[in-house]
Amino acid sequence: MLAIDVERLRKQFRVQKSREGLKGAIRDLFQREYREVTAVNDISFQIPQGEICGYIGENGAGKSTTIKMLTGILVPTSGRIVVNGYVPFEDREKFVQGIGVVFGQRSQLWWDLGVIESFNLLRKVYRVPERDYKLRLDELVQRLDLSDLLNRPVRKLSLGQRMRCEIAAALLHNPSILFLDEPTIGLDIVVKTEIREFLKSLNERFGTTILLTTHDLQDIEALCSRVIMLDDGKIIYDGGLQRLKETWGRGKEIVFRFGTGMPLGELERLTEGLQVAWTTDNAFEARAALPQGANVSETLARVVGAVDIRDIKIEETNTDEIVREIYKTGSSEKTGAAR
Ligand SMILES: Nc1ncnc2c1ncn2[C@@H]1O[C@H](COP(=O)(O)OP(=O)(O)OP(=O)(O)O)[C@@H](O)[C@H]1O
Repeated sequence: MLAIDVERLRKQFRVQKSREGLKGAIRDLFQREYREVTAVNDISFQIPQGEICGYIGENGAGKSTTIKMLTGILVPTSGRIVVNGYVPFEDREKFVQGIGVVFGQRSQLWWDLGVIESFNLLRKVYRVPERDYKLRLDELVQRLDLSDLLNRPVRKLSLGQRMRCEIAAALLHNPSILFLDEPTIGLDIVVKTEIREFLKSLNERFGTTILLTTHDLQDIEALCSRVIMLDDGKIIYDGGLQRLKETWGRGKEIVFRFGTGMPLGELERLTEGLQVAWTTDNAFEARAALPQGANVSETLARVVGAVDIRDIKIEETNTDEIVREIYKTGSSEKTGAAR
């Protein structure tokens, strides 16, 4: 069964226009003008159970709006959504039993209560049987290292501590799908890594389907086998991370440091026929840019065989650069990468 099935999903918002100047403001008082904003523009995708999928895009691309529709908070303007076999905004009560949601910027815990009291309340909201709850809580406390936090009020937790509690809270009722909106935002690298590892093991052990939005491409690298990229309400890429890199990555760059000065012309001659583009700032350092599929080892062999080398570094294009590259190239080439 599919965990998420979305077909031509659309969400438009009606926003008030403001006219300019005093005259405009007065006219606005009597007759408002509206315009339509299309936040999500007829998107379709399917996510099978057990997949971890990254949902990425620039600010305002429509990620949060999609998540809100998938979790039943917003009603779509048109299109079809089925999540876990339910239409989210119609079958709310049954539907929420099967999903967990974490919004990085908003808390589902009660600010002044102790963490454990919040958890107990959530148990009641989700009607989790006492025995299941105990087992699950013990496991989450252990895996997310929460034992010292349980009796503290939520408002006294650090962001990282709170996020670990939020994730536990979202999983107390054992949902089969977890939605995460910016789960690592503002966290330090240690906590980020812990959270990534936890999510990965959750997916491996229970087959939990995970859809996460993030601006942190390390999250994607660490977790996602699939990426859906949104731009201006439309899907511009849907596929594997590897293919994303192959299609849009600019290949590799090898940085050489030389023991004796090397003129650019000499380097170019050495690597003739190998599609290598050389750049250099000074005679003792040069960068060789190789497109995808170029022969890295042959390039290395030719240079190392002929030149006195002090240091070599191979740099691969990272996902951040790839995403920027896609935005830059615009829509004309986007169809080539879309599924
Ligand atoms: N309630 C609303 N009323 C009017 N416009 C809205 C509303 N919610 C979102 N929008 C608009 O819809 C578009 C998509 O917003 P959305 O929050 O889904 O983007 P996002 O990809 O989640 O961005 P971010 O990364 O900044 O969170 C934006 O142009 C936004 O201004």
